Amino acid sequence: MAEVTGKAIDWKLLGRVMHYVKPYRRTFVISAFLTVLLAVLALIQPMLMQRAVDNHIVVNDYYGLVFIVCLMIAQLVIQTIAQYFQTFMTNSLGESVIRDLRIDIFNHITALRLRYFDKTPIGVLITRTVSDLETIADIFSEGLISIIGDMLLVVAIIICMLAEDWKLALITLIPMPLLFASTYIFKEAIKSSFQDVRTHVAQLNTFLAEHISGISIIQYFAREDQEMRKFNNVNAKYRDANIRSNWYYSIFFPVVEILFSVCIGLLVWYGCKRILSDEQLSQISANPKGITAGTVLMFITLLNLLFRPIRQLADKFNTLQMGMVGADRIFKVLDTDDIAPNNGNYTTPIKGDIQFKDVWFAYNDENWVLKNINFHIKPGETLALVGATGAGKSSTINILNRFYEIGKGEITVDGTNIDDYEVGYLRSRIATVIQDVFLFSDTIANNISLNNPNITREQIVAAAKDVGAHDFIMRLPGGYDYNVMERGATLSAGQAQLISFIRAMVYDPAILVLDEATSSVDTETELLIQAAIDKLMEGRTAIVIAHRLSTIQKADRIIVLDHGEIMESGTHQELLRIENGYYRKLYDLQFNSAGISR
Ligand SMILES: Nc1ncnc2c1ncn2[C@@H]1O[C@H](COP(=O)(O)OP(=O)(O)OP(=O)(O)O)[C@@H](O)[C@H]1O
Repeated sequence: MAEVTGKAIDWKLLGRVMHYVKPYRRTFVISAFLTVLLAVLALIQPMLMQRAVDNHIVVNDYYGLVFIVCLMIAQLVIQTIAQYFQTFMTNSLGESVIRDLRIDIFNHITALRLRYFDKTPIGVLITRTVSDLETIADIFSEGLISIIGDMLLVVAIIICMLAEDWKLALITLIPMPLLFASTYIFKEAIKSSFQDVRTHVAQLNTFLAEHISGISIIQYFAREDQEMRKFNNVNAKYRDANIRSNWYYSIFFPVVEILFSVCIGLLVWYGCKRILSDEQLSQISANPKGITAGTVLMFITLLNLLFRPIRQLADKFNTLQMGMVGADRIFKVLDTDDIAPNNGNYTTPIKGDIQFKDVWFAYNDENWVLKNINFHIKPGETLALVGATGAGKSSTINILNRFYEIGKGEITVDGTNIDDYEVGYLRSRIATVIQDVFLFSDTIANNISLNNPNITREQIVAAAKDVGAHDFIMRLPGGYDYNVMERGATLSAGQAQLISFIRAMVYDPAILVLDEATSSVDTETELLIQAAIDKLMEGRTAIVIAHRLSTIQKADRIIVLDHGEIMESGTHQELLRIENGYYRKLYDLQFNSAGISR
């Protein structure tokens, strides 16, 4: 997790963020200009006030006063318009930058290898792409540009005060070092509490993402109360982190108010004292220059103007710093180079000859999950993988798809090492149907084509007819335009399976990889699924993680895996003949008890 660095601004990181500003250079420059303009405009009001009092009110010059009031109104109008454009532009700049960053991060996440997701909770990635990105938008809307504007304003006010009357300015500003010190202490204190808040947001997101995805498990096992208690705990930590940061605010703001009052007190005391003594002096020496009521009024307005940004400066620095933390986290994801290497460029038509030569594979280090795997399937043949849970069946299909790299050996398709194929092309020729069908909250048609514009509605319907699912789809309200809602919750498991078969069919792959579902469905759907599987496998090389006896019996070859090793290999009849063989035992356990004849 990214740490808040000691530095107020990490320039290198800021440079990377600014890289995203490049396309919006004009907006940035105009925003910066408007910020400076606003600082200058803010100074005009107190000056006009001074002129109004000293030059017109005191001498009863009504028309002069009206003129100043008109100037004040004009200044206010210009300031309001400038403020509108500045707010609008800085916000839209921030939003445009994070939109681009979000595109980059989504693009990058979708290219990452599956093993990255094995280690990274989904909630963390959601936090990166949503709330961490928002903090970057704040760099522009509330951070960088407005800090520059505020600082400019503070410096300009102090210069203005000193130029008007340096003695009055110095006395009025006596509490300033104290103010800067307390601002610094506040900024430091709130920095760590902000980081806590971000950490707990990520935890809350992770918890919610997992629990909403797994809601059915919670309800099946009636774990609502226990999970609620866990949620309360995560929620309370988030609340505590927020309360801690609010607590610092509740101390800081009264301190600033006290210091402001002290400044005003000093100003009134010393200013009025000087007005009186300057009046006496001017009576003696006819000295026209001295402190006037207008000067004191101007100083009061300037002090108000000075304290407003200072009150917010610590906050804005933190906003900037949190934006930096967000940027750091996001760039860490963007810098993750756990992307499947795509060195190969072969896109030659694939017939479907698959060979595993002495293949060894481990997810981590040398904890071999597959050991010395050898097999050869000719185009059009079907290989059934059987074995106990954890034997390595899914891993075999994962490495064929190049989701993970093998440790030793070689996998070839049509005699060419799979690494030499362009990875997207290779995967487009291998249709993989997994047990847990994932459906997006979209129409049936889009779930089948996966929004591939090259797949026409006619092709979708033809594929659906092929696998025998057309009738059931047509019975749904809206047919192919029926919205399946999130994760296909509105379809039965069998129907979702059929959709996934059409998805595979429509891509017309050379190789079919199928993890047969174990969930039982009604007899009618079961028959539909069996027919669909037969249709899918027709004329294609197929590797099936087989659970159905019918599929196993039809396979040209069965490989029995155990603890990542091939224990037996042959046809159904050949394997059954091996006395005390693994397959024989598996068969007796899984199928024969149901009284099915060999
Ligand atoms: N992403 C992963 N990271 C680390 N280890 C994994 C991962 N996926 C699977 N494994 C491990 O690899 C081994 C083989 O798992 P695999 O999923 O290939 O088995 P399987 O035969 O398909 O089992 P099942 O029939 O239960 O799906 C298991 O010991 C499992 O714990």
